[in-house]
Amino acid sequence: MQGEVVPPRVPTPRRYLMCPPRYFAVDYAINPWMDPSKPVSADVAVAQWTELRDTYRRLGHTVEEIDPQPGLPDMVFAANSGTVVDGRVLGSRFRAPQRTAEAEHFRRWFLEHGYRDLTMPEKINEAEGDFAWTGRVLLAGTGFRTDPAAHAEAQEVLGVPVVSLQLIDPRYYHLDTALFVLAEATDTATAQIVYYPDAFSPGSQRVLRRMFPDAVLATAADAECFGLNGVSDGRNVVLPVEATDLGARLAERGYEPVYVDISELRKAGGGPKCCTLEIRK
Ligand SMILES: CN(C)C(=N)NCCC[C@H](N)C(=O)O
Repeated sequence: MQGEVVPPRVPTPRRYLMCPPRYFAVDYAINPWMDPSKPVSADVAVAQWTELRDTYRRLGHTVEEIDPQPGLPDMVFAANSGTVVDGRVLGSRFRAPQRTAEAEHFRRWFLEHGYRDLTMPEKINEAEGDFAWTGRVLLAGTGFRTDPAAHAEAQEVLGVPVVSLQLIDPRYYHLDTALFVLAEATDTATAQIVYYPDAFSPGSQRVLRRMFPDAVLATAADAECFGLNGVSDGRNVVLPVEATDLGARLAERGYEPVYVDISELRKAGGGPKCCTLEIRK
């Protein structure tokens, strides 16, 4: 970016739904980051999660909370429980039986909060874990969790164009471990994204290059510390504290990195974005 004019980045206020990790544990392993033989602390997880929530509030965003449920240790990863675009909600259906019951708690939360346009999916769909809204199209990951048929279902239910992307590395089992949107735009060409190319099949890499020629390309080191699990409001980019290299490169492009320690939640395979379901209206 040297010598180039960096455009001013404009934050927009967001509304997030989060779930405190009061019952956090790693009792089972459904992704390569989880090791039930290693100790985890729900207290540390709650402290880190609280810092994340308060960071969003400090940045001027609204955070709603859903009550956690005993026996659902992964419920903290709220992003896997719904996709909301223009007030229309597509619920989730989990691949792992250990997480199945989470979907109903979130369905009820949406109904109790006035979201009448709500559809529960027939196909396996781990929501914003595999869906990323660019402002015009929904980028949709598959390969490990979300069924490819869920992409067509999301297009039909949400009424937005869906672009399928194939994930190929089991460590990056959800799209939100390999890509996030820095700045949305109603025109695809001007939306800004960052992604880790090696997490995608060759064909999907070509799709991403074609759609987002100015994307920030992340390195293996950025991906390994869950740097691609960031949350951007168009200017402020919340990242894991280890992702300083990526943060520095985003700063060169006019973004403001905001670091949080999410190390305890990473033991279950999650980062800032996984804890954060965005409610778009
Ligand atoms: C960033 N990612 C991957 C998420 N969107 N969610 C984290 C889910 C973690 C949970 N143990 C699981 O394996 O489902």
